[in-house]
Amino acid sequence: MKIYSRAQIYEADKITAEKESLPSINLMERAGGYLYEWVHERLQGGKVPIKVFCGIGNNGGDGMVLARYLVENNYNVTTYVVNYNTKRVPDFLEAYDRLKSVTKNWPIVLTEESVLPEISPQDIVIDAIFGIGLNRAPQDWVKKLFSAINASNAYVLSVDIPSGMYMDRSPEEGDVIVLPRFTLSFQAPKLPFFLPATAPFMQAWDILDIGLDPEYLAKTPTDVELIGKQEVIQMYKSRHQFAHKGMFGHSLLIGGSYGKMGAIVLASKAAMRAGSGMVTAYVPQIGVQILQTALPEVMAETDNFNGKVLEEIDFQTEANAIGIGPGMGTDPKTVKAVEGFLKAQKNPMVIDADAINIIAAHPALLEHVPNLSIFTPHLGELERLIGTWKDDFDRLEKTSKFAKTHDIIIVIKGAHTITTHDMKLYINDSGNPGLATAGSGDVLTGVITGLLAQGYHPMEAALMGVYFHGRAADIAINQYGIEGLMAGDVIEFLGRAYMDLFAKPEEPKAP
Ligand SMILES: NC(=O)C1=CN([C@@H]2O[C@H](COP(=O)(O)OP(=O)(O)OC[C@H]3O[C@@H](n4cnc5c(N)ncnc54)[C@H](O)[C@@H]3O)[C@@H](O)[C@H]2O)[C@@H](O)CC1
Ligand SMILES: [K+]
Repeated sequence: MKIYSRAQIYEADKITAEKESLPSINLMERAGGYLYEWVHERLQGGKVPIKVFCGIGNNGGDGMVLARYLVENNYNVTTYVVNYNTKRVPDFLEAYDRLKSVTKNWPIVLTEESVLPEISPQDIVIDAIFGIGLNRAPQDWVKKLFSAINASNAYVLSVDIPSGMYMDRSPEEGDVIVLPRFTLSFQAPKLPFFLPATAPFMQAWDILDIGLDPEYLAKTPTDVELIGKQEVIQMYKSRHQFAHKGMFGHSLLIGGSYGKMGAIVLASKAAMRAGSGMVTAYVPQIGVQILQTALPEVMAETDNFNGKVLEEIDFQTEANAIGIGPGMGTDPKTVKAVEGFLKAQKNPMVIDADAINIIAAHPALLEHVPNLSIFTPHLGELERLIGTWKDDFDRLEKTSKFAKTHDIIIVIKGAHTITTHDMKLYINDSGNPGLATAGSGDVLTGVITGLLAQGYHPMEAALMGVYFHGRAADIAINQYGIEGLMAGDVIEFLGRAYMDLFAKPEEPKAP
């Protein structure tokens, strides 16, 4: 699903009004009408006090239209104009007049001088104060209103985006954002819904299709995309009935060290379950027995030394795809081995964990990393690789530039894992907090390597791998719970994640 920028949403707005030869207020009427339907479906005429807070831009206009419908349908409504600016926009004013024409209870205008209204836990609050147009810090009294809404314990419904949330930067010291119980966003989700500093405000949300011009939406390329089941189905290649293991590639997982063999065991097993025809693990000698005992399906190769870490990376396996890093450590001997290894590689591979740390500490090695290789850092590893950042948006910009410069793919692991290549961002839609557990990154490396070995393009392998990993965890928590989930469980549910692509009815989604 495409995620449009603010400029693209405004453009879509404009083009829709032009094409339909309708004044733009009609689009606002439509948006407000859909908001009303959503509320009415749930309240069914119930007399709960509803407090509609409207700004003086188009978001406020949407709120005014909703308020008018509520009034017309005899709901118990009080409407407020949060008069944070003298420049009330024309469509807001029109919606304001239309509301005033249907009731004697005109909206209460709030200004800096006003005493803020009492909000009780029994109220329903509609937050239509700021939409995507917020471009500077609101005045203190407006922030106080946000805080009062948040402190009230009322049920808060935000229109389009929680007020106070910016489209292009994370909250800073002193910022206040409305914390809604639910957000109804128009037409498509917005980027901040998925970023660590702002996602916690999006406890529950849905999209309202307000009928923006489908042609514009379809033909406009976006810098950001949400990757879910529909996108993964497009990439998936089914196997014909008489397939044999030689057709599905040989994965080679390189890593492991004394005390950290589990990481490479997990990665190897995950590659197998992701569908790799064969898997070999290249590990230090002390790891061979562990590996072969844990995974009879996986072959082992080892270096010619007898140490606790890899001292050489020299293998016979003719691998279709390589994943390197899990449990490998950063011993100077291993660093040397990785250096030699990288210089000999031509094909895209998966680079994880200590392999990332080694490259971060020796940036000259980047030059030897094959194009389209997939880096899978968590935030700590990413920072070592690209340096520090100011906020979530800055991190995305710096990471995509870094990936572009080196022609690599970077998978930024997190609550919403974001993959970047060629200045585009792909946000993963599966997964749950159960994945914040030891070894889950090793599993991801195995899955992506396994997909790469099966002949998927590196971008497909990265996006599908991240999706299946999250989806397997979503299905697994129905059995283990979020706290109980272990990385190994995710591997056991990978098969179900594949089956779920075409399953009807769908496996239940994570809460
Ligand atoms: N295509 C769509 O998605 C549609 C969007 N509509 C609504 O329009 C909204 C965007 O409307 P606007 O662009 O008018 O923006 P907002 O309604 O978010 O209003 C903010 C207005 O105040 C100004 N402003 C920004 N920060 C301020 C601050 N800190 N203090 C004082 N003034 C500030 C801005 O210049 C802007 O005019 C969307 O969020 C949505 O609710 C709907 O009307 C229907 C169609
Ligand atoms: K809002």
